[in-house]
Amino acid sequence: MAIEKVAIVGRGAVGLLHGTVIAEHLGCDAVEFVMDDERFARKGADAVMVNGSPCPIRTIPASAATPVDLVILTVKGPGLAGALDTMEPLVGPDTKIMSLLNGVMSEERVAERYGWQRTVISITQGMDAVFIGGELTFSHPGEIRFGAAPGTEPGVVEDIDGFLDRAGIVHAVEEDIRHRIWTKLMLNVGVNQTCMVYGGTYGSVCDEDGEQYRSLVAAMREARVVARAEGVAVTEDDLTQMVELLRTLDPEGMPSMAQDRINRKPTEVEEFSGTIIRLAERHGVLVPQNRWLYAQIRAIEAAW
Ligand SMILES: NC(=O)C1=CN([C@@H]2O[C@H](COP(=O)(O)OP(=O)(O)OC[C@H]3O[C@@H](n4cnc5c(N)ncnc54)[C@H](OP(=O)(O)O)[C@@H]3O)[C@@H](O)[C@H]2O)C=CC1
Ligand SMILES: CC(C)(CO)C(=O)C(=O)O
Repeated sequence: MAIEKVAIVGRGAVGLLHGTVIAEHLGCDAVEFVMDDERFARKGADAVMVNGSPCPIRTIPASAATPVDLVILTVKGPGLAGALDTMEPLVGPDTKIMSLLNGVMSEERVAERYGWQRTVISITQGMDAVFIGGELTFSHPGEIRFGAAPGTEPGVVEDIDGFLDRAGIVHAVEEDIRHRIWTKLMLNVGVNQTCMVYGGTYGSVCDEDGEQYRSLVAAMREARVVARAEGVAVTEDDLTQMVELLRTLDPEGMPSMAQDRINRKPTEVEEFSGTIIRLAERHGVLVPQNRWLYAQIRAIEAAW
C-alpha cells in the first residue's frame, strides 16, 4: 500500500532534517510532527528554523493525532519510552514504523509494543546536522539504511522504499541490516562517548598521537568483539572504514552526544556503553574502556 501520510515523533536534528526533505518533495500535507500534549503546550508553537528559513511543517498534539501510514521515530534514547506512548494514536492496523534512533535496541522496544510485522530495522547516517537554540543547520542531508527484521511482514520494506524514493530521501535497503546497525553502534560507542568525555571534536578524536584517538579505537574494538559474540560479523576493516569516515567530517564538528554535553541534555549512554557492558557480561567479554567511558559520562551528567 503506497505511503501517503507520515508522522514524525521527535522535532530535533534528525526529525527536522528528514521532515524538511519530505516536505520539499511531497508538500507540507504529507508530513506532520506529533508531540505529547504536555510538550506541545510548552514548545509546540516555538519558531523552528531550518538552514535560515522557518520550518513550514505543522506540529500537532498527540490528542489531535489520527492513524498515519508511516511513523518515523526521531527522539533520543532517554525519550523512547515516552515517545512510544505519544505515538499510540498514530498507529492503525496498516501503519508502518521506522525508528532512526542510534543503538541496536530501539526496534526491539517498538516491536514489543506495536509488533514486528509493521516494524523495520533502520539507521540514519552521514549528515552534518547541528541543532542549537531551535535552529537546525546542515549541508549534508545524510541517508537512511534499513531492512526487514525476521518478523517484518512482506511488502513493508517495499512500501517504505517507494515512499523514500518519492520523498527524496537518500536511502538503501540492506540485506544484512544487523551488520549495518552494529557497525554504526561501534562507531557511536567510540566517537560519541570519547568526544563527550573529552569535550572533543572530529578533528581532535582523529589525532593519532592523542589520548582521544586511543579511547576511540579501544572502545570501538570492544564493541566489535561484543558484536561478534552476538553473532554479527563486524570486522577490523569495518572499524578502519568507520575511522576513515570520521576523517572526512568537518574537524570542528562533533557527534550528537558531545552536543548533549554542551546543551546539558540526558545522553544516550545506556544505548552505547550501557548496551555493550550488558551484552559483554552475558558473553564473558572484558570491556574496560566502555566501563570507564560509562562511569565518566554518568559523572559528568550527575554534575549538571
Ligand atoms: N544528531 C545527529 O546528527 C544524529 C543523530 N542520530 C540519532 O538520532 C536520534 C535523534 O537524535 P537528534 O535528532 O540529534 O535528537 P534531538 O534531541 O535533537 O531531538 C529529539 C527530539 O525529540 C523530542 N521528544 C522527546 N520525547 C518526545 C515525545 N514523547 N514526543 C515528541 N517529541 C519528543 C525532544 O524534545 P525535547 O527537546 O523537548 O526533549 C527533541 O526535540 C538519536 O538516537 C541520535 O543518536 C543519528 C545520526 C545523526
Ligand atoms: C555518526 C555520527 C557520529 C554523526 O552522524 C552520529 O551518529 C551522531 O552524531 O550521533
